[in-house]
Amino acid sequence: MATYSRLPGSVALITLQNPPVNALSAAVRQGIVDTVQRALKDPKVTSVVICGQNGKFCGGADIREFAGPMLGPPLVPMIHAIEAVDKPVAAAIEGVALGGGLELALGCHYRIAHSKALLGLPEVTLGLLPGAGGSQRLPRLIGLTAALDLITTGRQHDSSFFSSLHLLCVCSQSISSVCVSGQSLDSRRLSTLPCPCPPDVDSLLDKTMVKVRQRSRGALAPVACVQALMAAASLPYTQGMEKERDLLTTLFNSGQARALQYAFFSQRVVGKWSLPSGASWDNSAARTISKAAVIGLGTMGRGIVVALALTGISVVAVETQEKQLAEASQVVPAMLQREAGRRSLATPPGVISFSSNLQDVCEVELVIEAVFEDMSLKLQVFRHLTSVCRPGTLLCSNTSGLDIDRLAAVTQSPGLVVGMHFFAPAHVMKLLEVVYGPRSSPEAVATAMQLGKRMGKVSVAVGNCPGFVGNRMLKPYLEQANFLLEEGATPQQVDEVLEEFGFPMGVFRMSDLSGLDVGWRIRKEAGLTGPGVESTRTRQGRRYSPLPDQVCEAGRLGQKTGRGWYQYDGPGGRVARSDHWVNIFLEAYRAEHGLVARSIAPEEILERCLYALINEGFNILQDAMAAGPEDIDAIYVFGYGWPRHHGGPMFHAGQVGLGRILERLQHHHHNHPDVPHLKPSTLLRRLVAVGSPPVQKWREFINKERVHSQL
Ligand SMILES: CCCCCCC[C@H](O)CC(=O)SCCNC(=O)CCNC(=O)[C@H](O)C(C)(C)COP(=O)([O-])OP(=O)([O-])OC[C@H]1O[C@@H](n2cnc3c(N)ncnc32)[C@H](O)[C@@H]1OP(=O)([O-])[O-]
Ligand SMILES: NC(=O)c1ccc[n+]([C@@H]2O[C@H](COP(=O)([O-])OP(=O)(O)OC[C@H]3O[C@@H](n4cnc5c(N)ncnc54)[C@H](O)[C@@H]3O)[C@@H](O)[C@H]2O)c1
Repeated sequence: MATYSRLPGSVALITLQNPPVNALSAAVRQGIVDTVQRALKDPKVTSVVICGQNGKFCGGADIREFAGPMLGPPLVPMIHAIEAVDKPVAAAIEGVALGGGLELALGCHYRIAHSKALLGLPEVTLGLLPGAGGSQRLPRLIGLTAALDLITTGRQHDSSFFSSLHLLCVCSQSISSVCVSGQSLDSRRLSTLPCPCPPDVDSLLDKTMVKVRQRSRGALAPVACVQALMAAASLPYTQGMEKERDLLTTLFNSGQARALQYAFFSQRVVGKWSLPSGASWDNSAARTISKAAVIGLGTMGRGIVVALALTGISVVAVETQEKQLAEASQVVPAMLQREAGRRSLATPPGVISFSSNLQDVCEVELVIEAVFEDMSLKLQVFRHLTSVCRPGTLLCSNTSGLDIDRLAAVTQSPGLVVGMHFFAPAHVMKLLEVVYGPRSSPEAVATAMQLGKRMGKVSVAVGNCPGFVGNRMLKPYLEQANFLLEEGATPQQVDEVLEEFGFPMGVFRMSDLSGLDVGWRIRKEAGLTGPGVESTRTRQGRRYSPLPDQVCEAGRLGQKTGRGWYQYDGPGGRVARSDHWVNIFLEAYRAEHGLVARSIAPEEILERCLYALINEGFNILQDAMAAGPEDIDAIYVFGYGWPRHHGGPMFHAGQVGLGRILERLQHHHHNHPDVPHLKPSTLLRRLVAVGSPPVQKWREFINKERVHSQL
């Protein structure tokens, strides 16, 4: 709703009220229409101010309403009517003015904002465009070039940025009253202004279109945003609005908008974690960490030190190898400086001290171990830590998939051991898996979740199983990719299909980037390869592809050695080029194993890679290693480059249709009976049997099935 009051004198104050962000629900829109009418009718009122309750102007259209029928007064005519009134209307902006909120402000004749307010048009991130006149009014006010950047990226900025674009005036005190009466309104109605364009407008629009298509492969909304701005640049306002409406309608009805809106809410759902034990934010107190230590300053350790220091935490950084320590003490401060600059951080980051002595961690409150992925080494480190740290210190491991409970077992307080699984580069990537073992205390989980949040991560609580959630699902995906090579595909063919789907990198380019030795080491640890293991295509009772091991044995470890599944300009090179060596190698491999290469359709490549991964997601839900499909989807979107406009693997399964996924898995399993990952999970079968409920209902269904021991 919106409330109406008269300030002393002649100003009417309209206050939007819809906690927590004053989203423009049907009731708020109705409230605005009614209160504006009241202000117009009152002869004593000469000007109107619109503001939001609780220091927040408005978070935009109410996204929750998008799923149902549109009720209440529509937004576009409402804003148009405000712009048309003959008493000056000002938007007084505190907190946020986002999406429809900023569009409402653009319909006002004046905008005044608190210096700390945050503004932007993030609709593109929800699969939409600013469809309440934003795509037509904003460029008329700030020019086409700046509007293109803001609208196609959805980037948010503070008021000083927008004041430099003459979008608003900034004030540093709390906004309580604004008086703007007595001035002519003619030039204040943005819809009447021409759109300022640079001389090379066509080339600007073409270049932006190419850029957005490259940046967000397959995503519809960024393209529609450019098209709407083309209309703003070339058509009168009314026709531009028609174009905006048509484009919005197309987007609104697209699966991509539903996927992106689901992704918005799933990010918030996973933040409200709860464990099968019943532990959650509500009953678990998190400790505030101010001093931490990181053990092992390789790829991951360095990034973790930077992530902690950026949060203002003092860090003791420990590394046993002299050369690594010397290098890290040069590289880490530079990384920290760069990242602080990129984030425009004014406050000084936490202090870092480097050491080769594990004894130096004795005063910290939390330790993150990031040594090699080797269980015996990690056990040794945890034994040492538990003897030198103060009682009550939280001991965390950045392991990619080893058993957290085994690590906990060698410490004095197993309840204080959790996994904190960061993703490379740890100071940049948004995902953090917080792994709880059977003995991890709610306090330890809450502290790790809270710390992740402070570091700006999307933290997801996951159970303790090999590979946890993300890497456990990655295994069948990688496995299928390798089998496809055996059967006749090339790395490029597989990668192209996955990139066409929307992944920023196909599976082989991604493996080259991460380093092929990472998986090689894990397979050796699991006894799947290495000296003494027979070179067959069946290992531990199932189909196995030794291809990636043989690539490593040839000294090709990916980008770091300049050669992997592709070739690069040299060690550390970034541009992947196809490599004749790989084709010869694959031919020789097939000949050795009596395999006849066949032509494989893109659909088969996509289905086998994605559906094997999705199937493992169902197994994970069934095993209660993830609380719900939203958790899995957030992990894949934030940690593994799953295209956000496909929502996440579990959401995608729902969009494809669970019946179809089941049928295709059955088909592929029939063709490859020696691949257990293709055998449809019981949960998938159960969901199909009850009529394939929407993804939002799975959590409830799983809990019920568990109670009745059906899973
Ligand atoms: C035919 C139709 C025509 C339409 C015309 C198009 C109009 C327009 O162009 C489209 C839009 O405006 S699109 C919209 C464009 N706007 C955006 O994209 C802004 C989206 N919002 C944000 O970016 C962040 O929430 C804020 C920065 C506002 C606050 O961040 P923070 O302080 O970290 O808080 P937090 O944890 O993030 O949220 C707290 C709670 O509020 C909830 N909620 C939030 N916004 C909501 C909304 N608009 N709605 C509903 N709910 C919304 C959120 O789910 C959570 O609920 P929970 O039940 O407690 O979990
Ligand atoms: N690289 C990735 O993409 C990635 C992603 C997520 C998690 N991880 C996990 O993070 C951990 C570290 O991986 P990485 O890629 O940074 O490895 P890395 O090989 O780059 O670095 C490991 C570092 O640990 C040091 N080290 C070894 N024993 C030590 C000890 N006893 N005390 C102190 N330092 C010691 C080594 O000298 C080395 O500098 C592993 O468990 C790995 O599985 C890696």
